Amino acid sequence: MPKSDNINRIIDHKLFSEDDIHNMCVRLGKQLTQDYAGKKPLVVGALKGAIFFLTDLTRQMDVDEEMDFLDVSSYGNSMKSSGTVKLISDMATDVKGRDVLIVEDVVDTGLTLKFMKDLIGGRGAKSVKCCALLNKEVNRTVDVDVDYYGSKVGNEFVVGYGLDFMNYFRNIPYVGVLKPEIIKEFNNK
Ligand SMILES: O=P(O)(O)OC[C@H]1O[C@H](OP(=O)(O)OP(=O)(O)O)[C@H](O)[C@@H]1O
Ligand code: HPA
Ligand SMILES: [Mg+2]
Repeated sequence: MPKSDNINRIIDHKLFSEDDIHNMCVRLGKQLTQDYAGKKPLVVGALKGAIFFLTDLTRQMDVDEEMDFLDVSSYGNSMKSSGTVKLISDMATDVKGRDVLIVEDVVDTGLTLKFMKDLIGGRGAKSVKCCALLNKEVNRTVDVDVDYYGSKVGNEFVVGYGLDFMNYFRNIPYVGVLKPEIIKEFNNK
């Protein structure tokens, strides 16, 4: 865990504490346990942002699940979506006939989720749903359902708990907003 004086240098304010996140995982885990009862879902984590949420969420799900990962990227080192989603690395599992649950850290414009839902749906999955920690609905540019989410979030760039800025700060244990001077500092490097 990063030292708190280092986090204080970086984070302007906390949006969701470790307890808030834990409570979201418990609530969502219960709901998913009910909704996937008797099924053997394939949980697909969207690398890299979803790693922490996926590990906490799945441990709250009492279902026989399988796990795989898609590495997709559309932001690179920017705070704005490039508008195109790149498939960096595909998953190995055959999704044909499977109930697939995509796990995401945040759905923002919706482009990444739509890309993954279309890809998996096009390969013949029986169902494709998404559970995201955060739903930045106000910024949506495409029509895509976020079937389950921990919380809505406003139009601000968030970091921590898997969410990055220029690939940094994923290991901050909670979700917060960066100080503007840190953004400037990193952009000038
Ligand atoms: O709804 P959207 O506007 O598409 O944005 C959401 C996506 O963007 C981020 O991923 P990013 O491309 O930064 O890759 P990463 O997960 O490896 O950080 C985030 O983790 C989501 O996957
Ligand atoms: O707010 C965000 N933070 C980090 N990564 C993101 N990708 C889309 N939106 C965000
Ligand atoms: Mg991502």
